[in-house]
Amino acid sequence: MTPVQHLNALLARPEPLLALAPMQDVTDLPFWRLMTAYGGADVYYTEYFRVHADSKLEKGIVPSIAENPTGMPAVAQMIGNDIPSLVRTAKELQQYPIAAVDLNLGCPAPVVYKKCAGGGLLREPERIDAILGALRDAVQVKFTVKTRIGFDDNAVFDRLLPIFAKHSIDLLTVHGRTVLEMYRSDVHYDFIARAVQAMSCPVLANGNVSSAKKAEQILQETGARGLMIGRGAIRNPWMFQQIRQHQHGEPILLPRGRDVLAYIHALYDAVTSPEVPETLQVQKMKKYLNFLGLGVEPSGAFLHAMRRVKTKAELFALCAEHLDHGDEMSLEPFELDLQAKDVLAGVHQ
Ligand SMILES: Cc1cc2nc3c(=O)[nH]c(=O)nc-3n(C[C@H](O)[C@H](O)[C@H](O)COP(=O)(O)O)c2cc1C
Repeated sequence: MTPVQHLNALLARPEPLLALAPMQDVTDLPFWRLMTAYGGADVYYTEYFRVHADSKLEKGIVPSIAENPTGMPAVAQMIGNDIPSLVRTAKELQQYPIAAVDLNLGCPAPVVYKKCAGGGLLREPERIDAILGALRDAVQVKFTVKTRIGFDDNAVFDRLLPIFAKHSIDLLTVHGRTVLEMYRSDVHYDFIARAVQAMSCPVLANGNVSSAKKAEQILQETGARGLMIGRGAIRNPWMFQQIRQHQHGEPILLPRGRDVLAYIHALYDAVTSPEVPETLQVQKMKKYLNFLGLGVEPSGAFLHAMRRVKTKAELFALCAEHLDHGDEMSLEPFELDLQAKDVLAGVHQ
């Protein structure tokens, strides 16, 4: 079975399709492998490949599509606006066993959108029209788009949907926020529902899928064919499995504090390498723990202390202090008092 056939088979089932979101510097091959061990997504999106006139496929991301260890279809995401370069890159990506090439129309990092790529393109629907037309011709595997609902104003969404439909994209993921809403506003699920109505292709709902219960609510509210999950999967790698259990009416697996502690150890082993200095290994773990910490305890004490640890020993002593217990983990993240620019809000370069 080819990756495209595999994705088609997954879409032919009655169950919602569960995708692991692309997250730069997070969802690399070792992270994919770890997610798979915890039950795993149905489909895995790469971090974005940056595309411009001189770009080459980024060496750090290629292993995800060359060696995809998940046993499930991989989707390779691109970000850029230069049509010849996007076409060239789409062809290069299709040398690998991927199910789809995806175009990013949502990245809110100013360094990206100021160059009119990612979310910046949502200010120029005509340019999106031209890009999609060229890519549709160049992509023989599935061609998919991941979009937000506008740049500063969601009124543009009604202009975007006919453009997506015109180019017969094979799947659309909608993160139900504008670019300027970044990561912390409410998610406009009603806009995702509008996309479901307007598009003949499957639509995945994205944004704040925080638990199996919330997943069910979002599916009902939007009518989406599936869900894309990002930060929630870092915090709770069991979530894909829990959603499947909930959908089947089975009891949900309830991890305990010690299971979360074991996950943090497994994450450390997966995403750090012994040849890298320990301070950098700890730095890297903090990136994940910023998200994971939202599920550890409600006062913010774990996050505060975590940001100050320097060594591996300090890090794991802190984790053990909070998690070496048999109580069930909270299924929803705690509401912590965060700054708009806090890294937990998902700010990335
Ligand atoms: C650290 C981080 C990196 C991200 N990198 C990407 C990316 O490379 N491509 C992309 O389309 N979205 C990226 N996103 C956005 C996510 O894919 C997703 O749309 C967003 O986090 C909302 O989903 P969630 O609430 O389930 O996290 C990133 C988000 C975060 C937090």
